[in-house]
Amino acid sequence: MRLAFIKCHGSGNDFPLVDAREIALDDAGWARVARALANRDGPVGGDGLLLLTPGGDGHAFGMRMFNPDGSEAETCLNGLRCTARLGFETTGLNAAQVRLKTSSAQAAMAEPIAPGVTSITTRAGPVTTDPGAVGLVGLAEAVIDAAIAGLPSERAFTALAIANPHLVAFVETVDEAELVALGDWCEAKPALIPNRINVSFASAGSGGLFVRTYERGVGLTNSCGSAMAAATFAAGLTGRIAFGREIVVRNRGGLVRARAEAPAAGGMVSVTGNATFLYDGVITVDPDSGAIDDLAVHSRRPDEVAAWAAVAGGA
Ligand SMILES: N[C@@H](CCC[C@H](N)C(=O)O)C(=O)O
Repeated sequence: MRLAFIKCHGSGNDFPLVDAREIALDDAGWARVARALANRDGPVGGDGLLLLTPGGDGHAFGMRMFNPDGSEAETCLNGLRCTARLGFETTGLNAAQVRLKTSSAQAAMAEPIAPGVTSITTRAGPVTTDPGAVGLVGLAEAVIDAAIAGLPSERAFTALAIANPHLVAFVETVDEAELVALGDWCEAKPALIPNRINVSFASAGSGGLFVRTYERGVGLTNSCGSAMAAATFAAGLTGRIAFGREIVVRNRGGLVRARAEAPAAGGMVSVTGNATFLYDGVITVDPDSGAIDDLAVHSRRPDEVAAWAAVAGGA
């Protein structure tokens, strides 16, 4: 099949994005397409594959997200901004309820976070610390700023889901080698976390947070939107940053603004950030084998790239 896509990024978390509303392909086929298109050694590359999907049941449209290993995630909040932008461009809306794999989220066009940067606010949740929802096996109690027996780390973690699962540890300094070792351990589907989990180290400062994430199904990425949302909520739960306060969350790819509501106020998290389109492409994909060929790139968007570079350079 000839597949049209947009190469996009949210905070440096980059993806091929496909308008899949009229494409009939089963889940195994999309998983093969994700592995092929997101392959960093291939002609496109990315931190996963985003699909704009049909809405229904009060949703204007939907989003599905496949990691580069072909697994499907419950959500992807950097990707949601990009998918919502395409949804808005194709429907003429500027705000919508978006159907996700296991939940739904709000998305709305926002004031640009910097000149020339198309920006979107998403509101997702409620966040839960239920160990079952997080996928921690054998734990009855929520893990909030506590060591986890059986995890090869003595750090204090907060375990939460939004709807995808996250472990967040607050650290003085982010040690990437330590993060990668722990992320790799989680990727091996240990009995404690058989569904695997996204792992983040976050440092809190006066202006907000810096978050570095080892993503499930990916590895280290420039940023992870759901991890930034989870870290903001965890900072509220642990008293590091007041619930209800909008903060800046920095990452390797740039920054977003985030605000977590207290559990009693609903437990939702709002994130405002960029939805940058880099170029449009068309590629031939064999969904049975995952073979790809004949990439044609058109409609490069140098103005958007430059506008984001000014933000990321100063982050
Ligand atoms: N990068 C995403 C999260 C993508 C899914 C994640 N790897 C998972 O498997 O849960 C984001 O911006 O939220």
